[in-house]
Amino acid sequence: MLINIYNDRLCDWRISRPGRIEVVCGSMFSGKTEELIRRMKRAKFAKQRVEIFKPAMDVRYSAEDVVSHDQNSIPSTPIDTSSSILLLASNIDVVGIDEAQFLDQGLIDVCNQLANKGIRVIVAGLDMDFQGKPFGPIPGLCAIADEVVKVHAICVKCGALAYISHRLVDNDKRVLLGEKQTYEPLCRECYQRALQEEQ
Ligand SMILES: Nc1ncnc2c1ncn2[C@@H]1O[C@H](COP(=O)(O)OP(=O)(O)O)[C@@H](O)[C@H]1O
Ligand SMILES: Cc1cn([C@H]2C[C@H](O)[C@@H](COP(=O)(O)O)O2)c(=O)[nH]c1=O
Ligand SMILES: [Zn+2]
Repeated sequence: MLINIYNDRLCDWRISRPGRIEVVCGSMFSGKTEELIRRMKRAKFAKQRVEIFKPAMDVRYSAEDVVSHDQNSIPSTPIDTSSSILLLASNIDVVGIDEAQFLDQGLIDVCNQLANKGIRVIVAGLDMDFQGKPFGPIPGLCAIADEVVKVHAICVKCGALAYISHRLVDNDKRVLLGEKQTYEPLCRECYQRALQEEQ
């Protein structure tokens, strides 16, 4: 009897496909991409139809795949604008978006539209740029999300939880693709000290 009630509810859940927005944000090396890949792979195990998008400009490890710093990967569709997601996500249960900080502000409305249609949307991206300023559509997405998870890297100077990606090269452009040669995750104290030393 109990099992039947449980199965009925499970079926209801599958049929109604409750839409929601989940945001995974934090600094570089905090595990955002790994968490996105983990959630998308679990959705695939549950036989859900998944599609992962990433900004086409992010060609760091691969032009096509979403790849973590530990080389975990999952196939993705590169896009130039957020509106492409609406066109490409028909008949999909779960939409994943990586490096969302590089997409336009329209992404907020796109995610809302998808969730309102019953789609589960999982967005991963940097909460702040190298100067500590909120990055692209991520803050707006946090505001409308059903769930926000802030993940943390380890500060490479002191071993505390990092909160920001410190840029190691002299370049003021907001967008600068890079890895460990270009950025290091730091805690608040070590970041302040690093800025003072740079002056
Ligand atoms: N300082 C660090 N703190 C935590 N993880 C690190 C650090 N440096 C390298 N890593 C590696 O980065 C991985 C996370 O990679 P990834 O999911 O691509 O992060 P993100 O997408 O947030 O940049 C960790 O599992 C770890 O192996
Ligand atoms: C802080 C910061 C980062 N970037 C770039 C550097 C990387 O190419 C990506 C972040 O990748 P990750 O998966 O989160 O490690 O963003 C940038 O362009 N500007 C910045 O301020
Ligand atoms: Zn520190």
